[in-house]
Amino acid sequence: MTTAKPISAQPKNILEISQYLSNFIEGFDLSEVDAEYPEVTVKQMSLDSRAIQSNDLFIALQGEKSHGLDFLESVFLKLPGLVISDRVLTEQEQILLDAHNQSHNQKVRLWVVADIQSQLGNFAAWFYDRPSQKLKVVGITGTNGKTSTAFFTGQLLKNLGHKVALIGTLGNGEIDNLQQSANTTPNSVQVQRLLNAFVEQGMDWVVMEVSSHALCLGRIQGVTFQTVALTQVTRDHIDFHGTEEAYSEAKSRLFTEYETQSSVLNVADALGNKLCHEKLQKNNSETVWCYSSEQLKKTLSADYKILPDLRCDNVQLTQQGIKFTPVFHNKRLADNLEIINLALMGLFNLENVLCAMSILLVNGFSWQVIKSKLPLLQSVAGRMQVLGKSPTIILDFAHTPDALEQVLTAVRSHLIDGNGALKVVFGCGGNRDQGKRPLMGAIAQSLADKVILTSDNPRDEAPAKIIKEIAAGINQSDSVQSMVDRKEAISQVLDHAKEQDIIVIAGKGHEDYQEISGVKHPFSDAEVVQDWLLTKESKKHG
Ligand SMILES: CC(=O)N[C@H]1[C@@H](OP(=O)(O)OP(=O)(O)OC[C@H]2O[C@@H](n3ccc(=O)[nH]c3=O)[C@H](O)[C@@H]2O)O[C@H](CO)[C@@H](O)[C@@H]1O[C@H](C)C(=O)N[C@@H](C)C(=O)N[C@H](CCC(=O)O)C(=O)O
Ligand SMILES: Nc1ncnc2c1ncn2[C@@H]1O[C@H](COP(=O)(O)OP(=O)(O)OP(=O)(O)O)[C@@H](O)[C@H]1O
Ligand SMILES: N[C@H](CCC[C@H](N)C(=O)O)C(=O)O
Repeated sequence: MTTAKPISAQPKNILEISQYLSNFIEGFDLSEVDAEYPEVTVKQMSLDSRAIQSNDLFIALQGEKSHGLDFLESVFLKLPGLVISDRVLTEQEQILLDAHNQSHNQKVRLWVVADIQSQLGNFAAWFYDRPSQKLKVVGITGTNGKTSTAFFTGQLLKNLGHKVALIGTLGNGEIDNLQQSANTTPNSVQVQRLLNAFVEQGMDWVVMEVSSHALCLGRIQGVTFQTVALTQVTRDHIDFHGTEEAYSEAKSRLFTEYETQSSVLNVADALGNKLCHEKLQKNNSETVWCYSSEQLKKTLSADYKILPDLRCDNVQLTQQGIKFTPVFHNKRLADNLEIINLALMGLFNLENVLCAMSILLVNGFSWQVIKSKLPLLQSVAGRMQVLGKSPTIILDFAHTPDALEQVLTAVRSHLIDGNGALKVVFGCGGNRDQGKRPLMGAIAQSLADKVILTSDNPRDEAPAKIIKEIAAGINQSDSVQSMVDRKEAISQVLDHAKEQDIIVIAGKGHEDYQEISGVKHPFSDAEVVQDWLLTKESKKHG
């Protein structure tokens, strides 16, 4: 018997919207809304004037750079069904509204709801008939590993016959057809709108990355989760959160403030371990599943004392990938001497795969069905992506101290003894955590034989200044070179590479731009490498 797919949201009329607001949002006075409610049906909701169409609801909010009301003129031209603003109109804006309403049959209704921002996710969830309750939504947070784990989870579910959508850094949509977006986790209206579209498209599962910004800014308010998962927490985004404690606290909110059936936690991570202890003590109806890629002895040390539901033994890194034996609740299964082969590079990817496996196991998928799909897992674009051999060229999105350390450590173990050198090209993003810069410089120096410092989205900062701040963490200047132009830096290191060398190009991964002073200029590390490989090939034949 097949179960009927849930239906997507019913459009709301203006009367229903005003009733919702007067019941749930402080400061919204129904009596201030004009007495006549024409039968205008509002179709979609958006915070972005560019996404508005006829009869949509435009929510105008204060942002960092502008206010939604700055785009009022273009919004009016699209004949919106309703505009809601978090502030009263200026005199000029009121003149615009009056002029529009005098010259058009379809009047634009504009309501001021000062507190709309604080309840926006709940409002959007109501507007779209709570789409997360019609889907199985998995939320993944952590400093590194969100995208990789989301893809591995999505690939496993898809290969087991499910329809899967992703929301994350690489885009939103069905797993093989992602549409790029500006944020890892979109704003709260966009999240609910996407979830509703996924219901319409007949998706079963949605795997979404939840950034720390999203948790602080309420972008996932109104989402009911099937499972929430934590990869690992290390230093990042101090520019936004202020301190490492505040950053870690933001991440923990996914596990303390949202409704979920189950939590999947990395017990080898300090925050994962703390949350695991807290949740097991509370003993509520939620299922808690712990995993770890660490040795059992370490996991059972004084600090940890939690027996992971899933861990691994016999881990080996080979040129083809990673081998391991899974261990469940400290017991191997009868046929559990088996070795699982992953065609993935880097030990941290084993941790990501354990997290993805845990998400499926906690949702009742059997080990027997999961294991047949593990060898099919593919690496994620720009994450430990091998672009060339002789020299080996690896593209990776490592842009935090921990990620850079993990990647260089993992790659080092692939260097053939005594031959070849490990060279790394990287920079640090402008307008982002300045404190990580010297830390990344020191890590690169200690793990690579040659370090080439360059630009990585300088944004509003001077690239040379960022490079200087990274170099402050390096005390041996002879193994370090600086080159502001990223293309030149990559080409130079490749030109001088020997066949046995491994070149790691870190920080930008899949990105196809270089962001300078608010403009995203087309740029791709992968393209620079492909061009270099083509030139090398044609020289060989020419
Ligand atoms: C600091 C921050 O989070 N900024 C987000 C914010 O931008 P903003 O406040 O500057 O908005 P604004 O440009 O001033 O515009 C104000 C309002 O006018 C609207 N607008 C704007 C232009 C227009 O033509 N029409 C229009 O209606 C905007 O939709 C907005 O509602 O609202 C935008 C629309 O929702 C977001 O895209 C933008 O994220 C920017 C791109 C960003 O870089 N954010 C980073 C810090 C971030 O959130 N990163 C995390 C990932 C972290 C991780 O990897 O772990 C993420 O989840 O992406
Ligand atoms: N489990 C992990 N532990 C440590 N480092 C990791 C882990 N997984 C991935 N990395 C490193 O972090 C980089 C980013 O990985 P990924 O895109 O999966 O993380 P993310 O959390 O989505 O990052 P972002 O939030 O910045 O998009 C990888 O290119 C790799 O260098
Ligand atoms: N989601 C991260 C990605 C950083 C990627 C790196 N290339 C940079 O620009 O710093 C951020 O926006 O901080």
